[in-house]
Amino acid sequence: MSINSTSSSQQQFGSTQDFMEQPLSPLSPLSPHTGYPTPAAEPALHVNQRPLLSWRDVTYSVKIKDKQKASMRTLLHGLSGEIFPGEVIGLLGPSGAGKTTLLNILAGRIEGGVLNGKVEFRGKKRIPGVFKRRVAYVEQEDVMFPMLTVEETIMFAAKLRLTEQHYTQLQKVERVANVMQQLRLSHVKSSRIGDALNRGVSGGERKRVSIGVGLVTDPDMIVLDEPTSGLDSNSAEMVVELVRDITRSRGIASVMTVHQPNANMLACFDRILLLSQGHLVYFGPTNQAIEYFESKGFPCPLRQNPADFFIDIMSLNNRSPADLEKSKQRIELLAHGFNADQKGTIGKMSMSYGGLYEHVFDPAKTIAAGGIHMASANSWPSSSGMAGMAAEIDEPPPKRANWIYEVKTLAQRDAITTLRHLTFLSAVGLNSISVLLLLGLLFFRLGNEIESIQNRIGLFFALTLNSTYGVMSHYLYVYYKAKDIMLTERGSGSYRMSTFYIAKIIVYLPIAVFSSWIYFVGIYFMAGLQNSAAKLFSSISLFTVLIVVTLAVTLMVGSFVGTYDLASVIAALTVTTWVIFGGHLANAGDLLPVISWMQYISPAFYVYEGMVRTEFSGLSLHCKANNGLCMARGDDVIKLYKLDQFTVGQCALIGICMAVMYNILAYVSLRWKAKPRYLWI
Ligand SMILES: Nc1ncnc2c1ncn2[C@@H]1O[C@H](COP(=O)(O)OP(=O)(O)OP(=O)(O)O)[C@@H](O)[C@H]1O
Repeated sequence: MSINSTSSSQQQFGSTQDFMEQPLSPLSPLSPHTGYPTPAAEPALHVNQRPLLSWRDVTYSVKIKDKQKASMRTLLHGLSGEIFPGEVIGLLGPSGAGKTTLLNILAGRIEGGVLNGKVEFRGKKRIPGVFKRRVAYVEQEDVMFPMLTVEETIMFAAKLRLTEQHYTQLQKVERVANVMQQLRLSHVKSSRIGDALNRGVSGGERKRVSIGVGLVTDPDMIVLDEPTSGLDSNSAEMVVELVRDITRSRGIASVMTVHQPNANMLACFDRILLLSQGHLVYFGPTNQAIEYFESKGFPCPLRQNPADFFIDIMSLNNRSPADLEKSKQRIELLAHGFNADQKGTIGKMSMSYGGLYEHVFDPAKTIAAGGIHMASANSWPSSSGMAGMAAEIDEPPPKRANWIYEVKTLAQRDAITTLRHLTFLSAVGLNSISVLLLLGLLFFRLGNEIESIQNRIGLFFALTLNSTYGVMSHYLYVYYKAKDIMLTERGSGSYRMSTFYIAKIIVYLPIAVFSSWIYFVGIYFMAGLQNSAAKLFSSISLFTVLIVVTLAVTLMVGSFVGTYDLASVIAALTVTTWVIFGGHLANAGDLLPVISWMQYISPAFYVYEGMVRTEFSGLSLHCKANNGLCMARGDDVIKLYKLDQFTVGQCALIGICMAVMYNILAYVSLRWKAKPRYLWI
């Protein structure tokens, strides 16, 4: 690209001249209308193909509260259009024009508000279960596990979304390799994704991995929200060009919103859809847009980046009331002008796009032109038939992966991400060692003197308190991280909610239990509690029940509460309440009836009572001479503290029942809160 302009904006984004000077590929003839090159290679169109996606009179409004008055604000005003297989659509407009809103409606990802109009997929009303698995949605934020490598990230997406009935493991491996090759990621396949704290792949590579995750399922359409945001101009160009090439080579369609595309990026779009204030200002071939606006009395200065020019004339000018009024009138004129033209020339161009490119789809030609070298069509087993062509047949919703296989895959992914999470593992390990040393030394060799009663009780209280706080604080954080990714993946129907939840239990529970056992057993012997295998077993079982219930409550809070910040406050409050009513701070039998019921919903109460009973039953205490308060039998201590309401077995059983109940509540909350509530028209 030659940069002729001296202005920084032109240097960064290219100019009209650059746009006109795009190198011609064998499939880039000059447009008969403008003399400009047809952007890049011609799209792989089937002449009389019906649109992949079409929308008519789409209007979207949301409720807004202005001071005390609630009113409806219309964000999109009766938009219509369609997308054909093989074409790349760029959605452009000033900030707040409604680009993301339209993109979400087309992708079936809009929530809330009032949506009217009609959207059809292959000429029929969209079936959510089918549609969301046919469309890859690449969000602006790359939500992925930072601990996984590039290859693992795409491989897990393949494992979860390609059923084992239709794809062998080898086919999945081949497909992942193909996607990495297409997206030029093979050289970083073993690098971790990374995040703000852990260095990983570059921003451009991360974005390409996000695209790869969507592509691996062989979708009919890719929808990308700001795929270039935060990227330098080279990486941004590469992303857009790769999407164009893949769109061509596979005969799928792609739609993307891009902020300030430069001339090269603009030339990658077969058509552009220009939005301003929720109105359609232009939807037609990219290389005719300049001419179109010129015909409306808005010529593009020769050395200005066309995209900047389009956005300039569609933006409100707030510099003065007069400028604002003028810009409003201009936008109105453009919107009305385009509406009128839709019935005329531009409308025909837009609505019968296939007619502009009178050639028959030729995979060999397209692959060569796109610069993509897939191994062969056969190495890309497609649910939609031949590689590179969107399916024309109606298919039932794709079958899901086998439930057990899904649990296994998710648990495997969770295990890898958790075990590679060094901060989390260090926190868990440090907690175990510090509790072991602190409590072990504080309650070292308790002996059987009368003072040891208070120490024993204090030890059980400290153990209960520490283990519950520890589990809640550690697992709430990792659960939220995993939930964020699940919410993204669920949008495309990647897996079931039940398998997500069970996988978490499979991975978190052993880590929580084993790390707690380390300090519990150590403290048991350091404190010199009753030296009996049966008592050790009983105490450790009760303690394990507490860990299991705490984890269940953690997941319940994590599932129900939307944000981590609020959840951590609620979790801390829950543990504090448990401990207050745990039987140690207030004598269990002496509470006011109005609040005494609280102890019965506290799992800490049962575990504490069970552990006290286990330790004190059969314990002989040494009374000092002349001590009138002597209790020689541990069983008397149990009675004194009124911790004899339930047997040890009953305490354990109630704890287990609570664990089951809280897990059920956690799962129900997760289903309810994480269920996508998208509007479909
Ligand atoms: N749920 C909502 N409630 C109220 N207003 C909304 C809602 N969603 C979007 N808007 C408003 O609608 C307008 C269009 O939003 P949208 O995000 O689609 O714009 P955009 O063109 O993508 O902007 P940007 O380029 O800045 O991302 C904005 O003014 C936005 O504030």
